[in-house]
Amino acid sequence: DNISCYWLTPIRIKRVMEKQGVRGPKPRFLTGNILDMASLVSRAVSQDMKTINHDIVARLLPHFVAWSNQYGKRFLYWNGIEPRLCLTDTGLIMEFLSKYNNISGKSWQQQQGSKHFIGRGLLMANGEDWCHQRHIVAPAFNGERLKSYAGHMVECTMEMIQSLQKVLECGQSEVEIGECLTELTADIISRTEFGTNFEEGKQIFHLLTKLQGSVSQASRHLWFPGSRFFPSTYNREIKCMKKEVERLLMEIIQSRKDGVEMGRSSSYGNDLLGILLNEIKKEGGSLNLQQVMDECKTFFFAGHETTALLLTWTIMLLSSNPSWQDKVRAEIKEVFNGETPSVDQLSKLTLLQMVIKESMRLYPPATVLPRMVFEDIVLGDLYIPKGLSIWIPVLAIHHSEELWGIDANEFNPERFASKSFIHGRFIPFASGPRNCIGQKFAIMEAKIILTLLISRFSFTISENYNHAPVVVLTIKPKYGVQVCLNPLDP
Ligand code: HEM
Repeated sequence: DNISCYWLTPIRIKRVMEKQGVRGPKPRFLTGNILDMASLVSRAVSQDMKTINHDIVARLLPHFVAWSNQYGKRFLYWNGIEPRLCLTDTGLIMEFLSKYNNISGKSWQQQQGSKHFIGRGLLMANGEDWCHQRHIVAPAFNGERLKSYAGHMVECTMEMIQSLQKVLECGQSEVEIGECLTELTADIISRTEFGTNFEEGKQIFHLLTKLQGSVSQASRHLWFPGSRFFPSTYNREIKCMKKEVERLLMEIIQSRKDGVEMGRSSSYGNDLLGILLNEIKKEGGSLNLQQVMDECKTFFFAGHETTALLLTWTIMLLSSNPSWQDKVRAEIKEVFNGETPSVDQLSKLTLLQMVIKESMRLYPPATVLPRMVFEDIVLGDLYIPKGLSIWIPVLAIHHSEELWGIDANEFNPERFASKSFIHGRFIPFASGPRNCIGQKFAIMEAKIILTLLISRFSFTISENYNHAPVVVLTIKPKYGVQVCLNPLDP
């Protein structure tokens, strides 16, 4: 069966796609097009950008640009032994994401890459398993629950603002805001997930961030069959860190369980972990502790870096577009007039909402979406055999002149003012039943943090800022974002 997994099926898939006119770069044995991709990317990002401009598709997805120029908008390439069909047709993408969710999902390679990191939590689960988990987790991200997290968001942001004010008082005026925001969103998710256990949570997440680094180093070799069995230093280190993360998580979970079982408390708590434990109990299911731990890790991973990057790029954009910064500040003043932002009023911040959307359009934290198809399907005029992954280049769609007009690479939040809407051209949170479950959480968090920051400081981009976006899973500023802060009277 191994032979068919590594060779026969791919040949069949290639032939089936060629018959439909879908071509692509010639794959090499086992490595597919990975080496071509790596060399195109490393050449494209070898230099920083000379000015702050947002024309970044050729820099970040040079393989997409090269192959779509040569083979057309739909092309087939090989991520090692995994064949991927690039699709940019928004109609087909929306059909795929809305209809075929139960027979598509994360590929074996993706799951293997995150096995020691976030495991089979919601983000990496497939089929029934995914459906069950999504059902259990959903209540934690709805309506009133969501609002109850706002307090943590305000509290953590105020602490960060105080430490920024201290830095300014010491005479320093420039900060690397990306690092501050990453710490802030980690703090917020830690408090939301673990409530009173948040200090322990932070310790766990610190380890998990280190683990992510090692896993991403090791997974560079994952396309090579059998690599996961190599007893490399990485693999040893990874197993060791994973054990420690899970030991710490188990301590928190066990203390919650003990609390309920010994009658000290009537529920597992109101934080994300508590909601998860309560839902599982309500369902009458016995606790699968590995799943609970995987879910805790998944929320942290999926929820903190993405939001931090959204905020970092938004601050970069506002710092280099002072007129929009002033407009947003005036709107915030009008809505809140120096008061602590309340959740119900956030929807009145229409300019801020437009800016956030424009920031996610230009710098979507998740640049590409790969989804493997587990059964043969027909998508529009395409017959797609099982075992093929659909690869959606979100970044390229967000920058497409065809979809957005000739100013596609410009920062122009105004474009989100009108309700006119091309279905499927804006997909920072994916779409359909398997979209981002945390998107309302993320937007609420972003609005609260930006409201507090923008009303207390004015930002200008520092001359030390070097514009150099790079993709390491998500789009990051290579050297951070250096901004000069000026305190304002709130
Ligand atoms: C700006 C911030 C965020 C962005 C851009 C973002 C984007 C995405 C995208 C594109 C997906 C689909 C990934 C795929 O299927 O390949 C996703 C899934 C997910 N996100 Fe987010 N996300 C953000 C914030 C959050 C937050 C704050 C949380 C939780 C607190 C979260 C939790 C999740 C989870 C659990 C999934 C998996 C859902 C499923 O497969 O059913 N995300 N996110």
